[in-house]
Parts: sequence; C-alpha cells; structure tokens
Amino acid sequence: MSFLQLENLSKHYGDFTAVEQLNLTVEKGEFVSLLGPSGCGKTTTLQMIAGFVEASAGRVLLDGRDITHEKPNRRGLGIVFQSYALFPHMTVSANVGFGLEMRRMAADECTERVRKALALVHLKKFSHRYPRELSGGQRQRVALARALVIEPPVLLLDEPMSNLDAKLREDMQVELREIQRKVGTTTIMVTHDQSEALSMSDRVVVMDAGRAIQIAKPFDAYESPVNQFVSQFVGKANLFEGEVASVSRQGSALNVHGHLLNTNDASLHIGEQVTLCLRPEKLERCSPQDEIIRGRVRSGVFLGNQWLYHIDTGLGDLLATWQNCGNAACCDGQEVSLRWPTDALHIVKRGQHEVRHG
Ligand SMILES: Nc1ncnc2c1ncn2[C@@H]1O[C@H](COP(=O)(O)OP(=O)(O)OP(=O)(O)O)[C@@H](O)[C@H]1O
Repeated sequence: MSFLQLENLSKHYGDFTAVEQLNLTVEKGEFVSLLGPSGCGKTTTLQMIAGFVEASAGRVLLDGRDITHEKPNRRGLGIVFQSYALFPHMTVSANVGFGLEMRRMAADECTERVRKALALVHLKKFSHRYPRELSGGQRQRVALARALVIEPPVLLLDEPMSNLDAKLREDMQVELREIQRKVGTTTIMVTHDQSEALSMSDRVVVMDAGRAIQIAKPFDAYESPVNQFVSQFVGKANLFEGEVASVSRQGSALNVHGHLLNTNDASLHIGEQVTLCLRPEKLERCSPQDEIIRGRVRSGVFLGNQWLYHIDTGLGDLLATWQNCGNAACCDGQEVSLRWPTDALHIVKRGQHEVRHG
C-alpha cells in the first residue's frame, strides 16, 4: 500500500467543481508536484490533504489510516505557505519551536530539535533575529525549518518560492530538494511553474479544471504528453493537425497541409484526424537535400543559453530552439532547411480529460 493515497477526492462549491475525482498514490519519501494553471484546483487539493478544506467526496489515506475527516492538527502534517506565515513578534528560534511547544515537548528536546532544524536550513547564526530582519530566502527557510522540526509524515508546500526573485528561486529549488532528500520526508508541492515542477519532482500531476490530466515522471510528461493541454503546459510545443495517409508496420505517414510527415506510430488508421507534437529543440538545420520542410526565419530571440526562432513554413509557424549558434546563427528573412528525427514527432490526444498514470 502507498504511503499517501487520494481516492476519488472531490471538492464542490455549490454547483462548481474545484476538484473532481482525483486519484493519486504517493510513495514514502517521494516528491510529487501538483502543476497547472491558475484556478485548476492545486491549492484546494493540498488543503484537503492538510485538512483545512473539507472534501465533498472521496478519501485521504495516510499510511493506511483514513484521515479524510480528521482535524488538521491531528494529522500532524508540515505545511509551508506561499506567505510563509511567520509570527512577526517571535524570533527565528521561537517561530521554529512553536509547533513543538504546542505539543508540550520538554524544553531541552525542543531546543535541540530547533538547533538541528536551523542547521539543516543553514540558519544557525540567525536564531535570535526577527522575521523583519531576514531576506525573503531566509524567511522561506525559517518556514521550512518550522514545518520540518515536527518531523511530519508529509510535507505540504504551497508555491513556497513564488515570493523569491528568479536567481534566489533557482538556488532555493536546489537547496529545498537537497534538504528533502536528506530528511526523506514525503512531499507534495503546489506550483504553476513548469520548470520548477520538472526540475524538483519525482513525479508531476498535471491538472486542468479540477482534474488530473497526466501523472508521470517529469521526463515522460515532457516526452510523451498525453494530450494537447499537457504538451503546451509542460514545455513549448509545435502542434499540427493532420490526417493519416498511410500505415505500415514501421509507422504512419500523416498529411499536414499537403506535406507527408512520417511517425513511428503504427497504431493509427487511414483517414484518422490527429494532432502532432514536435518540441522546438528537436528541429535541426540541414542541407536542402535532407530537408523535411523549408522555412523562412521570421524572428530570433537570444535567451542566454540558446536562440529561439519563429520560422514560417508550409506547416505553419514553427518554434525552434538552437544552442551554440554563437552571435546569431540566422538572420530575419533567411531561408532554412529543417529536419527532425522521426521519433521526435508524437501523436497527442485532442481531448483534455484522459488521465494517464505513470
Ligand atoms: N471557498 C471557495 N468558494 C468557491 N470557490 C472556490 C473557493 N476556494 C476556491 N474556489 C475556486 O476553486 C477553483 C480552484 O481553486 P484553487 O485555489 O485550488 O486553484 P489553484 O490551482 O491553486 O490556483 P492558483 O494557482 O491561482 O492558486 C478556483 O476556480 C477557485 O475560484
């Protein structure tokens, strides 16, 4: 049995459904992110696990125990909110030790645990400061120490890094994941930032309109998105509508605006209408005799580690990302020959409501 299980978990507000029949199993020590656009039900799901929002239907099981209707304080989960919610009139130590005092832990043990928790988040030197005397990143670490000090079975993080600037956010992502690995606490994190979810998680739950659309390892969600929504939400995608022109044992040929494109997918039927996904980094420049399609560069943007190009082609406007092309490899208006490996072209479903677990 999995450590944390959500079974058909739903939340209705009147006739509005915020979360619909969510099923998720999380193993001990796993780091799982709930990823999706604003309003898709991520926070509501987290709050149902925490016990701050009452589930309308379904169950939450922790280590086999049904906690669906237990009070939040009896669940004993560690929570870090977006706002950190530190007590402004208490020092760092007092903030971190607060949960232990509430549990009436002996003073000596409490002091020792607070010391260890602050060492874990590299804040030992700041124990006597007040939250207003700390930077955003330091406050975030106090909130993390406060959640971890009670040694919770599950750590719940609600957009824990959204108040940090881009650089600090990246550093904290690495640090948070290192701490989580060291402590081994099962963790569920809410985020709308796909790169954050992909870089930190063992698995991601991609949500839309209250439903889990795909539950997968980050690599699989990116490489094999289950539908159009996931392909566009997790990374950038070129999408084409096409019709299956022929099928063989090796794959299929698809007609897209009069161009025949080969895929490795042999499970299709002639005449079937499909959507194809091609990631921008899979496009390669090639010589004219090797090209699949020719295009004209509309614009190029330098992104630091790569260039992002918009290219007008017979398939539509294609996005291409290329690294190592020095000081602008292509000029606006330049004609380019393009190709990609056959296995880079994926068939994605058009519907949005088919969950795939992985
Ligand atoms: N108390 C409530 N009463 C009515 N509707 C609510 C209530 N709380 C949340 N909702 C609605 O439920 C939906 C899901 O909200 P939720 O906060 O879970 O979204 P989210 O994915 O976390 O979004 P964000 O990334 O913007 O925080 C939203 O449409 C929201 O307006």
